[in-house]
Amino acid sequence: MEGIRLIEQQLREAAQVLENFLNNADNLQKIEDAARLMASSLQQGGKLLSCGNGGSHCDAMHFAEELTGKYREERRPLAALAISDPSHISCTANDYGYEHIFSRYLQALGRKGDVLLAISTSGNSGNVLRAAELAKAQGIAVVALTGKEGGKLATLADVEIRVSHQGYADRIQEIHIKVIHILIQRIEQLLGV
Ligand SMILES: O=C(CO)[C@@H](O)[C@H](O)[C@H](O)[C@H](O)COP(=O)(O)O
Ligand SMILES: [Zn+2]
Repeated sequence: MEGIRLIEQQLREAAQVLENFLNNADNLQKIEDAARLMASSLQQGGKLLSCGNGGSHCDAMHFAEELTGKYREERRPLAALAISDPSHISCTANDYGYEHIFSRYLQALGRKGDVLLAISTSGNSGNVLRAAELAKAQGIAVVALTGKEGGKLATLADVEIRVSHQGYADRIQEIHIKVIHILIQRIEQLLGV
């Protein structure tokens, strides 16, 4: 019974966080703005780069693989890359510091007109912040998926999509992945692919 109680309570909390996010109409418009920014970059020969730590690293990879690989229906592959090469990460962390792992990769491969999807539930992870700063300096637009109060990342983003949940990161990430799937669907629609 203890187990069932925990399971039900977790699912109810997740449903409530989704409901709160959905009830803020600004959030829907921000997802639309982000999708348009991304589709327009792809249309003009740009690419989508993504980064995050821990679960958000997985989300960054999930986003990119569904664009280069497949989401729901057959279509051409779309240009997206998660910053996740372990040899790059171990070298850069070892030689320059963990804060530089994403920004250095962006320096190497980011081009004006690309879009960075920066994911951080606290909005305060140093390596994600550096990536956002470098992106801006290079003419790369920043779409941020954040949580809580948005952190410093909120101030660096062109479009910030925030899950204003004060609890644990997992609840925030559960909405992030929904946003990611909707972004992909809307990008496909905008591109007509
Ligand atoms: O997935 C989870 C928690 O759900 C963790 O791995 C979590 O992503 C890590 O603690 C991250 O380092 C948190 O970073 P951030 O979201 O604050 O940028
Ligand atoms: Zn998926």
